[in-house]
Amino acid sequence: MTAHPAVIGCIGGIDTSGGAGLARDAITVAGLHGQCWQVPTLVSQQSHQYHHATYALDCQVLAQALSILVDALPAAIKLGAIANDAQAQCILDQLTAIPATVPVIWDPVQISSAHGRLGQLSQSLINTLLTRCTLVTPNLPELGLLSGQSDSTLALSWLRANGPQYLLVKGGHAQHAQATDILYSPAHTWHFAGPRVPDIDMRGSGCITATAIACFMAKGYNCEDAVCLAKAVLSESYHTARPVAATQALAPAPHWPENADYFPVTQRNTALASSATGFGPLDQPYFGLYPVVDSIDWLQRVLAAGVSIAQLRIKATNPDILHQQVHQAVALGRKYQSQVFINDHWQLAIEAGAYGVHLGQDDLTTADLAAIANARLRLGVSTHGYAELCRVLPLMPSYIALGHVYPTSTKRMPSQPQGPARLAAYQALCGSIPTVAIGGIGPAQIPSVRAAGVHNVAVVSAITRAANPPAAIAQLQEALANVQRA
Ligand SMILES: Cc1ncc(COP(=O)(O)OP(=O)(O)O)c(N)n1
Ligand SMILES: Cc1nc(C(=O)O)sc1CCOP(=O)(O)O
Ligand SMILES: [Mg+2]
Repeated sequence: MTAHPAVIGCIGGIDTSGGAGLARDAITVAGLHGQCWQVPTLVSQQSHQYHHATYALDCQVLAQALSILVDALPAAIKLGAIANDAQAQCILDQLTAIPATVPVIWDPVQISSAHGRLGQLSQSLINTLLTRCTLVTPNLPELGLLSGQSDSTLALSWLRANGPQYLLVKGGHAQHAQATDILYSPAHTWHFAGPRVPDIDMRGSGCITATAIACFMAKGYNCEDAVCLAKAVLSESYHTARPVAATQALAPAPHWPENADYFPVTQRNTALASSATGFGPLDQPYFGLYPVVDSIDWLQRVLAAGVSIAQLRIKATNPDILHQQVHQAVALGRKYQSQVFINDHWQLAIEAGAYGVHLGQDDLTTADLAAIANARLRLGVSTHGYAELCRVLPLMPSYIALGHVYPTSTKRMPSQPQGPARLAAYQALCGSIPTVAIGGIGPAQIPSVRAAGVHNVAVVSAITRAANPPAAIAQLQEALANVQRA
């Protein structure tokens, strides 16, 4: 029996042409394996090119229809066009009946893509509605309408100060070669860039984006990963849309995004320095067991057990001792002819002539990637989801770590465990770049990691907290050999 699809609640306008609004929302939800209910706020009489009239639903009828909120509690809500203040207040009142944890994604459309006005909200109702939203997704003109500021810099700072936790400013209206959407989150500013498809005026692109984000958040993706996936959906929609009128095009129903060509290139806060020379390839791209250890003593023990790759991961220590340990690690790697990576300390790794360095997402911002590439060191990087993965794929690192797959007690993780299904999806996006799974992996998890298409596993506690570490290494090697044979 298959799991129940996630329920998305869609509240917005009916576009009589079917290009946008609730019809587009329903097509999007169905394509992304969800199920939706729909509550209309208005009927917008329009063709693909022309908007004729808007008829707002009576608030009493709207309130009645919104009782579906408790009858079929949604996993996420997508809000679209709202005709007037009374409707906005009615929606707000009804939303109090459901847990505050249900994400609300508002596409604040007030002008349709067939060029007609759908609604008019006062600043005070906009402000109140924003307090119940998790994410609001204005394009550049809507940024001004939402904030009441015509200057886009002022509009942006107003929305960041007064808006919801997440703000996605869509760049579709800007005339650049890349269509870049910018997500302002509490921790970071993410850029999602995809090639602009020239000469296509696709109907319902805002509906597709916000509804797809709602679908992905309903399935438990965090906001940046949901936006990344939605951008891939939108990009594929643009590439497969068919003309329906003079300049207008309609996208087919989307499907779950898997094609790497449609995923955006992401940037977190600042652009990463791209390296002219690239990073050295691994000598053994199928390296199997990858112990990650925190001392020279442990490194010696795992290398003596015959692993072809290992990592020295030392967090806090005196700089002189660290210097000595990194040099010792490099010497041990040479002695055992093993690929020894140094975690974090990239300057020391370059100085000591290490085989490679492993960097996390935060380290990537501060490390001199060109210096690492020029020194011909290999580079391994950590990722924890789509947005981070799309940030590092253009670097073509020597390997990409996909974590954390299962719950781990070795490190306090800010993200949720990914699980083997997501692991398979990330693996597919990595193409020819070697990958390694990390987080909560022992012999019992190796078959599902391999079934996800990942050949290599990085482990900490399965070795360092084992009662008999040499036996644990042998057991892990045996489990890997069994799945490679199968
Ligand atoms: C193989 C591998 N994968 C992931 C990590 C984690 O690296 P990072 O995100 O930099 O976190 P710290 O290890 O520095 O805490 C890793 N070390 N190795
Ligand atoms: C150091 C580390 N990095 C992770 C990531 O996901 O980036 S998970 C992790 C800890 C892995 O330890 P164990 O094998 O004991 O679960
Ligand atoms: Mg690190």
